[in-house]
Amino acid sequence: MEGALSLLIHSPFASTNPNSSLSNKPLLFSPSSNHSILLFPAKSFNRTHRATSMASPPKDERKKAHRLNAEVSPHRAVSAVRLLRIEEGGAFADLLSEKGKNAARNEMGYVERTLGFRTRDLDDRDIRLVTDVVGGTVRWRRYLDHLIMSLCNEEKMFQDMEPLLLQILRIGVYEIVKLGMPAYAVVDENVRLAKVALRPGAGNLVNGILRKLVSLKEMDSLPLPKVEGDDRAQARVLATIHSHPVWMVRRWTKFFGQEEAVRLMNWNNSDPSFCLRVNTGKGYTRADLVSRLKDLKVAHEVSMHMDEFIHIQTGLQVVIQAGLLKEGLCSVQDESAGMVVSVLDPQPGETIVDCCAAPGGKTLFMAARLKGRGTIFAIDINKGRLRILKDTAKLLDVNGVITTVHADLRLFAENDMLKSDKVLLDAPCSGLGVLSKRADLRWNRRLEDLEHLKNLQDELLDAASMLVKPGGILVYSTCSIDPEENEERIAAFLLRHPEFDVDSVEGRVPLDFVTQRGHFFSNPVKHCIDGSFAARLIRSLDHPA
Ligand SMILES: C[S@@+](CC[C@H](N)C(=O)[O-])C[C@H]1O[C@@H](n2cnc3c(N)ncnc32)[C@H](O)[C@@H]1O
Repeated sequence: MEGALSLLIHSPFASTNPNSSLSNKPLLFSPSSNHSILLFPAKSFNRTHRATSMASPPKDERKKAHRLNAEVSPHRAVSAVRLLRIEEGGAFADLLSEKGKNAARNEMGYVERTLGFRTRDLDDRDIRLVTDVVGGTVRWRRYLDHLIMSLCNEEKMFQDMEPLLLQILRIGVYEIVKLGMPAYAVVDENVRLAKVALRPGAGNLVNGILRKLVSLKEMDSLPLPKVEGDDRAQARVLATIHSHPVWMVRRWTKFFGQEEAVRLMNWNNSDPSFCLRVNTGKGYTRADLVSRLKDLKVAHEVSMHMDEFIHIQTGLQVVIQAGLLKEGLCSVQDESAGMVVSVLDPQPGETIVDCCAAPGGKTLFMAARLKGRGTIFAIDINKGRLRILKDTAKLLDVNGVITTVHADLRLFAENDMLKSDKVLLDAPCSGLGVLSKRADLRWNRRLEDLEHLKNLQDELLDAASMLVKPGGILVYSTCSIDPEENEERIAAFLLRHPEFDVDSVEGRVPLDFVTQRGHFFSNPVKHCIDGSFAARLIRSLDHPA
């Protein structure tokens, strides 16, 4: 059932490497990444090779039982090791909670082997802290590194810093500057961790840097660069202050203007909120979910836009631990993903092809809307992710209307005679609309990815269009806010395919989400949900498929 659980908490996100099975790893607060992580934008920042040696202890080390150190703060020790793992390319995953006790034991064993001592077990508060500290430290990394580098006596000292020491410093700086935790306690705790995990000299260095930081913070004079100079220089400064890659800042400034780009970065840096979708396919109603949330004392708000959805700002962990996902009562799904399904508007009895279906967030919602009548062919190139879809469909009792197909859509469309009423292409994309939930994604993405993705999106659109019957509907969607992955792909498609026209989404989603061209677009800054896009196209009746 682990796979099912991971799907339920998944906010669908693009995969550029569809064959990777890493993407199946279940996550608690963010979808998994199947990309290697490029942590530092600049070459001189790359210390992955040293992180690897730190985080992968030699084989004989693994057998040793290590002494307990009850003095070291467990959430910091676990956070530091988890950050090392992320830096060396591990999935941005909260392994502690979602797989139960075994995963927690495994992770604590890993921490022990990496640090050379044991900490006491984590309690619930520690687990929450690990999640906050790791997510925040990853998100704010560029900004934290700027502060640390400014406080080092010389740049080389920063560049040569060993990976574990750097993680401990990042944690300390994040806790002081962003979490506002009691400064001197943070200094003491991180100094102790550095001394025990590394050596006394490392503790002294942490002490020196963090104390300097505390006094600068108290004087309200943290070393921050000024936004000045030409566009490029301003983008670099904004990228540091708001902790994003420079290329994203430049791109968003070009498309949306500097003010909007800053608002977007603020949104990406804010704590993510989540939506639950009640599983009507199993006969549950939103009232059932509301009543369970009340029992669990989880603050919630019903969606104004979609009958099946409920917002929760905090408390996702409580929902998971109470078993609401495992029972099949609800899934974690953003309202923006729900609205894409509304754009397609599945009706009982229809034949639908979901071209890039796994891990199934939208397939399962569409299946619930079919009310037991009709068929969804759920195609995906990734077998592992497709298996998750299958398992979850069973859990949610909607498997009767779903047929999974493991295939490359491009080959499938060429060889198959299937012509259906409606086709959804939820394309692999940059995921730039979901950066608030995906703390690590901003560092994984490169500008060059966009070119590759755009080509793939065009090819998949061409293939998907072959499966639409005359008079049928094709919906193209992404979880990106980038115009080149969205409107531009549709405009290019319409030039290649005069047999398709735009069918406005007006009336299918609230007016506030309808663009001038009749597409659906959710803007994270404006709508406070994930950014996503969908275009609804209709195939003319007189063009045979
Ligand atoms: C954005 S994700 C889909 C998310 C899914 N619709 C959901 O709501 O959960 C994109 C999917 O496209 C799949 N994919 C990528 N290239 C593909 C291809 N050539 N044929 C079929 N699937 C492909 C990936 O494996 C990935 O699961």
